[in-house]
Amino acid sequence: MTEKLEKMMNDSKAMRWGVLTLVAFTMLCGYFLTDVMAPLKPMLEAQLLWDSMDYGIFTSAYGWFNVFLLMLIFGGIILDKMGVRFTGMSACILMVIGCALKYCAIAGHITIDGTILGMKSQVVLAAVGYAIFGVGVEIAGITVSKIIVKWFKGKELALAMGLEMATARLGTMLAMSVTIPFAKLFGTTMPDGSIQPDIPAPLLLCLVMLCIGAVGFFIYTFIDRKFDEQQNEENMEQEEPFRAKDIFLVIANKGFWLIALLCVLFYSAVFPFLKYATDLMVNKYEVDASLAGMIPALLPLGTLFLTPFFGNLYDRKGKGATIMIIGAMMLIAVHFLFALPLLNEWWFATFLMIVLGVAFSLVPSAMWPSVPKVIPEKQLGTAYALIFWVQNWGLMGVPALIGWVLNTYCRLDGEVGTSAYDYTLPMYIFTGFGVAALFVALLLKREDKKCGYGLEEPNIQK
Ligand SMILES: NCCCC[C@H](N)C(=O)NCC(=O)O
Repeated sequence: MTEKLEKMMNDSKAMRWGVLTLVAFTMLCGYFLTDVMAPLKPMLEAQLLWDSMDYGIFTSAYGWFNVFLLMLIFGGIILDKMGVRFTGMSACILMVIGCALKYCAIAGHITIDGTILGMKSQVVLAAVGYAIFGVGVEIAGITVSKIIVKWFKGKELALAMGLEMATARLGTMLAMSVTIPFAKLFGTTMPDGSIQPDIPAPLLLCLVMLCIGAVGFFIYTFIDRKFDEQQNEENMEQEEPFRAKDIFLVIANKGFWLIALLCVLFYSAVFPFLKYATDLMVNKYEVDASLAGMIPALLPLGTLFLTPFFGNLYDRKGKGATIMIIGAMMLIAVHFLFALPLLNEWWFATFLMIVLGVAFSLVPSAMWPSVPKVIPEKQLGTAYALIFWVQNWGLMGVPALIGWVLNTYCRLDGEVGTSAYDYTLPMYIFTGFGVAALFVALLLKREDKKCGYGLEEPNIQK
């Protein structure tokens, strides 16, 4: 017994980091598809005759089912009731189905004549695929968070979460940097010698990767079963079963709401921004469309190293609430400088993107590992799901808002099918989200002092 207690599966470094590698790879594949359309925006307008509103609607579809059908909340409850194996595999299957539909719509393998509810049918079909995928990738996200808590609690929790996010962001980086070259590789050479990119090709690549990611998660389910058996054998304290009243306990917690609010405000200024960042580079900084994705790709690149770095710092030194405040301040500065009519040079945009990468490392590295300090473990699935649900309002609403603002107020030439926009107003909107996020981060620090969540304390128990 003593011998066994000393060596649980998660006591083995190789085992717990190996588990992390498997599940983080699944998330990498999910993040790749999430952002793969962003660098293609100018091509969608030129080849498929989409406009910014079409793109905004399509992008907002990510949150449709999560928000309106409460899929994320059901996902969280299913996660707490059925466990990580069933929920994670279901999420992987949803991601694959959603991606397949999106690919078929964009490639023209499935077509419906005319419009649906006044929208181009291709946009609607692709959007429905993206909405199904959105359910899958979000539920996969909460499942993976719970898996990390299961394996790393009392150990390098924030570092592990940071590394998982860093790996996932590698997917975003690939989406930004590889998409256009890949689409060109399979493109058509035009009579004037130029290459017309093949828009569906990167989506097909995502589909293949998602299938591989699902296999990775399938392998994890066997390891997870063994770990559960070992915990049962050891008579380790078992989690109490989930009860419906747990939802009320979570939403009655003020700390939970502050984290959820910070999450929606901060992420509304980052992920939706990324969807338009390539277009911003083309329109404001006059970067060539085929290279413009490289600058936003720097954002996830920076987070690769910095999220685990700040996570490790939080594990060892604490200061979680302060880290979130600094991140929100940097976010405001960057978006404000993007909005101002100064230094319209590619190098300045690159510099701002790198700083945004630092901000985007600081806040997530402290925010996600702070949730288990505010919410008990048995309610964690529900808590993460509720936070993601609140966040999805932003991930859904903000891209549509920005698409509408661009189409209505920012067109420079007044023509549909061309991409000439003034991004000043959208960038002020993103700055506004940053200001609100800072305000909430300050409230969170005050609440932490009052309630003693321990957000400023290290995670590693000595
Ligand atoms: N581009 C993927 C969006 C995933 C959103 C997810 N709800 C989330 O916030 N994950 C944590 C993160 O920082 O990526």
